[in-house]
Amino acid sequence: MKITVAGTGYVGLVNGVCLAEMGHQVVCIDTDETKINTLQKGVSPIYEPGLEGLLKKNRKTGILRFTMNPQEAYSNSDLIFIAVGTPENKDGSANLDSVFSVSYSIATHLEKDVIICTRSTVPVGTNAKIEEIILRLKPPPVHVDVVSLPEFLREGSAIFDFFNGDRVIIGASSSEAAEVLEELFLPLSMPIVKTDRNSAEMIKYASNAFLATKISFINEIAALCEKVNADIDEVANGIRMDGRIGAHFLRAGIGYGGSCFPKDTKALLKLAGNVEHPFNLLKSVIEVNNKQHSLPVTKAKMAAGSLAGKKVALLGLAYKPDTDDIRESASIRIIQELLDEGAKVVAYDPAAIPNAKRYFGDTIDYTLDITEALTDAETAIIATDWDQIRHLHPSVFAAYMKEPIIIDGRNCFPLDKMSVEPITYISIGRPALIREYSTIPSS
Ligand SMILES: NC(=O)c1ccc[n+]([C@@H]2O[C@H](COP(=O)([O-])OP(=O)(O)OC[C@H]3O[C@@H](n4cnc5c(N)ncnc54)[C@H](O)[C@@H]3O)[C@@H](O)[C@H]2O)c1
Ligand SMILES: O=c1ccn([C@@H]2O[C@H](COP(=O)(O)OP(=O)(O)O[C@H]3O[C@H](CO)[C@@H](O)[C@H](O)[C@H]3O)[C@@H](O)[C@H]2O)c(=O)[nH]1
Repeated sequence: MKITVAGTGYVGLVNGVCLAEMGHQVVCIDTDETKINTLQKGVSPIYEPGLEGLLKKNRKTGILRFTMNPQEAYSNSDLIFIAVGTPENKDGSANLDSVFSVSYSIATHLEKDVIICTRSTVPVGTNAKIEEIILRLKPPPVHVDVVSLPEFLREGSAIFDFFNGDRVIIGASSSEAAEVLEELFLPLSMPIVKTDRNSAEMIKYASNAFLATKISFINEIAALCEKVNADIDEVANGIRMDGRIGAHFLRAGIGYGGSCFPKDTKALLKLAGNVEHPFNLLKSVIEVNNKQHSLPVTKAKMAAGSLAGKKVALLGLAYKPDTDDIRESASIRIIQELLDEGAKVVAYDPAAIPNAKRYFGDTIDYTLDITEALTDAETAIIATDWDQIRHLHPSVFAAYMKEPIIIDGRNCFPLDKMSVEPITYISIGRPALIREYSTIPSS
């Protein structure tokens, strides 16, 4: 099939590359000239494992192309995937400007019948609005179907998720359009659910909100564990064995970040407010997560006293491992709070430094070498569970730091291994290992 993907961000680029890998003729369009120039050279503008290899391979054969020209992209396709951003408005609602602007552009360039699939995460009713715009502006003989096709990939494992997802949700008002998409995804052998458009749109928000709820729930249990001297790792292990609860999303830590959970939970809350439903549970999930982002600096101050003038090593900038994405990363709040305390911050991250530099400029230092970050630091804060951090030998902290205080926001190390080291080690929801240092005033 001839497929156009509008938007070459984390979702659009992964979809474009993977659809080409499946053998479809794909053209990806974006309004960002720098991105398109980079992609036309076979270089991925984002860090995503496996992406650049598939991009290079499929671009070389000509099956995958990149353009800024809407005529080239929209006039002659069988399917158009909308994968533009839906960021957060100031009031928490989803900003649909890009979705609507791409819809206008599609409508005014159509020359043949087409199915338009919305991959972007959009509030219930948005696909109906897209359809309204397109039907109003399209040339009369052209037939258009608009389908909700929510995307469930995770950054860091996006290629794997595209080919091995848990399900494909097809929200269509036409059974013919649904069948075309069912056929498209058939080779991937995933369960396919055909439903109405509103339900498909809600499935996406409900999935993200449910996962966010699990995280905030386990983080609240972790806070209780700290107060009653229990260990959240033991507790999570015990509860995840109950198949009704499920094994995943029970890792306590400094909260969820990224370009999805924070904005999608707020957009769902806003949607609930619009229909006068007070979604108090979701409101609490968001509040708990906000509190989690501030835990590392609160804990660091409790252990170290003042942080003013002290070197703090921040290990991890990305909101999760295997991505360069720092959108809504807990590390953003941590850095802001550390700077407010007058600390000197040296941040390590294997992929996200370029994005962090755009955000923080030279207000902090950056390094690709963990030991350089740790050298002579008084405090280390672990914000991302990159393998490079999790696989550090526990002795590395005492070897490089001054009177080490480690605040582990992702519970990367087993307590028994850290307890034999000459360090203070404070994690989330587990007993703190405190070592008395002569220079730190007791509070
Ligand atoms: N990032 C994820 O892991 C993920 C997963 C599932 C769903 N989603 C959803 O998918 C959507 C896209 O997310 P993302 O992270 O890929 O966003 P992104 O910000 O990385 O990329 C969006 C791209 O769209 C381009 N764009 C904007 N207006 C355009 C237009 N009129 N025509 C063509 N291109 C245009 C931008 O230049 C940008 O490159 C969002 O709705 C998001 O909630 C994201
Ligand atoms: O037990 C857990 C699991 C995750 N997280 C945090 O939650 C955030 C999100 O993690 P994850 O879901 O793995 O990453 P995303 O790439 O943001 O993917 C989510 O958001 C996407 C965008 O909507 C969806 O497509 C995916 O299905 C959904 O998992 C990260 O900050 C993680 O550190 C925890 O704190 N504890």
